[in-house]
Amino acid sequence: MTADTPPPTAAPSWTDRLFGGLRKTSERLGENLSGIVSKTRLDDNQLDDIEDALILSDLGPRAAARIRARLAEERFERGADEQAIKEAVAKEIAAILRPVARPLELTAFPRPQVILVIGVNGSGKTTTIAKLGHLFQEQDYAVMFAAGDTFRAAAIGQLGIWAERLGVPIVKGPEGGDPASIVFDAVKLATERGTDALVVDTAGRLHNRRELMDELAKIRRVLGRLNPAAPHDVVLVLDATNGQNALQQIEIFREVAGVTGLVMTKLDGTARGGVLVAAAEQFGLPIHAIGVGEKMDDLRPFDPDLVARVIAGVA
Ligand SMILES: Nc1nc2c(ncn2[C@@H]2O[C@H](COP(=O)(O)OP(=O)(O)OP(=O)(O)O)[C@@H](O)[C@H]2O)c(=O)[nH]1
Repeated sequence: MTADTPPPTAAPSWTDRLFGGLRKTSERLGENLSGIVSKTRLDDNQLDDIEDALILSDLGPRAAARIRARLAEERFERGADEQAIKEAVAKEIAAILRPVARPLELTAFPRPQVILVIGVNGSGKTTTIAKLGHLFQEQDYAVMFAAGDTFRAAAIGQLGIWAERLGVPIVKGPEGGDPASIVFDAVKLATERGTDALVVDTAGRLHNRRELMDELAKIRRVLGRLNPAAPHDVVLVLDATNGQNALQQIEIFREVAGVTGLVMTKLDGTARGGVLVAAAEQFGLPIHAIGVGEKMDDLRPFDPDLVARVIAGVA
């Protein structure tokens, strides 16, 4: 390289992108915690202020109370500046997130591992399926998609576009077709081909719980005939911009679909990322990954310590 050749611009690392994506969330809690400085040990009013700041930042009353209680034990005998308080909050958030951080690993034998992906329309389900496919491909796994959301032609089309882009085979049927029969065909084909992961899209008709429940129950019955262990995963995709509504969705889908893990998307477009902590505290369901953008690489396994620091606003 000659002296006047400009240095190659390094692509921002995932950590940078995560900080960038979660900037709004990070600023929200940072702002809410700002000004809480103590020259002596934290008093009850200051602890109340911290608890309020956490609730205002969507961490939910349970997590907020838990963090308050831990800080009350610590008390910072010699006083605390804003940074020390944020560090302590980050530590407590990490303690809540660590037990639920679990990447989606392909461990099922015989193959394929069948992953049902559920969630309301617009939550980022289709994009997440594509991103998961990409993550698996990066690990040299063979992936297949099944277009089980036959309710809307657009959903089938969109998944088809992603499948083509990624070079992932897709099993699909006509709009209005029977999702269970598509899933049946897909499992058969994936078994014959030795595919590692079969990722199944489903319809997100939350407003009609009965239909959704019947449809998922039928998919489960059909799957069970081919492989009693399937589906191995039932992954609920949630849109973080929905804030506390996302928690209600977990409640409902857990009841109708037996959710085994979560993916939280759109954390880049919202200050409401604290809802991740509320979800972890309230439900204890595994969080597999988070989405911080629309690109293929914008879904990464969930790193609890890093995310805790970003949410608490400590870089
Ligand atoms: N900013 C951002 N946008 C996202 C993310 N994940 C998905 N999206 C966008 O959200 C929109 C909805 O995503 P889809 O994947 O189509 O959502 P869906 O749940 O399948 O919705 P339907 O196709 O309507 O069923 C799209 O414009 C995506 O590009 C994310 O992590 N960040």
